[in-house]
Amino acid sequence: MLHAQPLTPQTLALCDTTLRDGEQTAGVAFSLSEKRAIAHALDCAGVAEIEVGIAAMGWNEVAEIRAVVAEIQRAAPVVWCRLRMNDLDMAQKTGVKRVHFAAPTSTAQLEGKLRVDRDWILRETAELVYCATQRGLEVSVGAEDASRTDPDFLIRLAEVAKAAGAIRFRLADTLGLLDPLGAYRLVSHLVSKIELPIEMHAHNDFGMATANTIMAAHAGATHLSVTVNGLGERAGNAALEEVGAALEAGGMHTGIDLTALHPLSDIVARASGRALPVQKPITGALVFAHESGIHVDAILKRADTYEDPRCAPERFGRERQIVIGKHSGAAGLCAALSEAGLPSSTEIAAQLKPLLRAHAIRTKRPANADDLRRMVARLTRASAQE
Ligand SMILES: CC(=O)SCCNC(=O)CCNC(=O)[C@H](O)C(C)(C)COP(=O)(O)OP(=O)(O)OC[C@H]1O[C@@H](n2cnc3c(N)ncnc32)[C@H](O)[C@@H]1OP(=O)(O)O
Ligand SMILES: O=C(O)CCC(=O)C(=O)O
Repeated sequence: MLHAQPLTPQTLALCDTTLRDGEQTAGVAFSLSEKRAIAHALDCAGVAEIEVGIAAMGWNEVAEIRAVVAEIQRAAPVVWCRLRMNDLDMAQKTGVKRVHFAAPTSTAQLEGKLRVDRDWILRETAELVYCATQRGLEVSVGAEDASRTDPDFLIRLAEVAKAAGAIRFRLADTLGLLDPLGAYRLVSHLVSKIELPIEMHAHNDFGMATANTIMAAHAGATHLSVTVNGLGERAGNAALEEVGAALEAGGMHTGIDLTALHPLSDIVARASGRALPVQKPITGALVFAHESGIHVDAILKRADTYEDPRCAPERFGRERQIVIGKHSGAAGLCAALSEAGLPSSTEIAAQLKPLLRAHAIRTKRPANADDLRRMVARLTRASAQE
């Protein structure tokens, strides 16, 4: 029977790939100024690494990577490559000292995409990693589609990569097929067999990228691949803000400034043209909003009744909102009436409730101070006519 152990406090490196896998989101393309702003904000937020792009896309991309890297003071920039000498040559033109080679490993990828066998992958990986290290670069290797690959081949590839000089081995759940138990089992097994540090790169096709990434950390992965707002191919990748916040809540160190996540998320939402769902954990507009009467009553008495300090708004530089709507009770209503400068009592609150519920159903939005003013005026007129 498998039990995930609580993580012992240690530092986990968050490796952001918003500018690479994030920009691979169908329909997303960043301008140079947007890339620079994202890189700067990621660096300030404290990520360990920033995958800055794919140099093999051409000379313009090489020039842009150079300009983006100039924004980065603390994080290590990384250029992504296929198993191709030309990709390495182009990566070198960026001046970046860290390159990552993605090695497809599953039968579907080998036969269907590259039309090569496993020996080809091992040979190319060895040659390219060795060549890159001889050129003074630091190299990581990724197993693309690792979750559909025979684990023994992953171990063999990691051995070859290590022997050729690689510093890390990335496991990509390229199609987002793992579940948390599967992620834990796979990473635990590989951690016990592979001598390189392991990085988890999870996709979100079944909505489990964050959970899988956390379970990979529990199983011994030291590096976690993430994107801001969970951008990325198809359903996206593990979200930086979710992974960072969850690890920190669990007592892990990520080096992330939690108060930087909301502004960072906003920059990426604008640049990607992908508005953030209001309920997106940590950064969504309404994730620190409370409406239900029982919750609001309790929170006004003591905040930790429904806001644990590990996930309280101030931890992320954000503010709590009390929303007045269909489920409001007397305590929340009285507070809102006082704040709006209106007469406030439990009797008034009781009279307001039916009006408020009708308003919420009709307008599909919370009531603001003007709405409350109108409702109180209506009650006053009605009682004057009695
Ligand atoms: C899982 C992932 O996220 S992988 C990263 C995916 N990211 C991207 O594709 C974004 C950027 N890509 C591009 O701009 C282009 O695809 C380029 C510049 C890389 C290549 O463009 P093109 O030369 O026009 O090739 P095209 O995109 O049609 O096909 C990809 C080629 O790369 C090959 N390839 C794919 N992955 C790998 C790999 N890891 N190692 C070696 N070759 C690879 C394919 O087999 C194909 O080669 P072929 O043309 O000889 O059949
Ligand atoms: O970088 C890698 O190693 C894998 C590429 C990737 O983004 C993926 O497989 O999802």
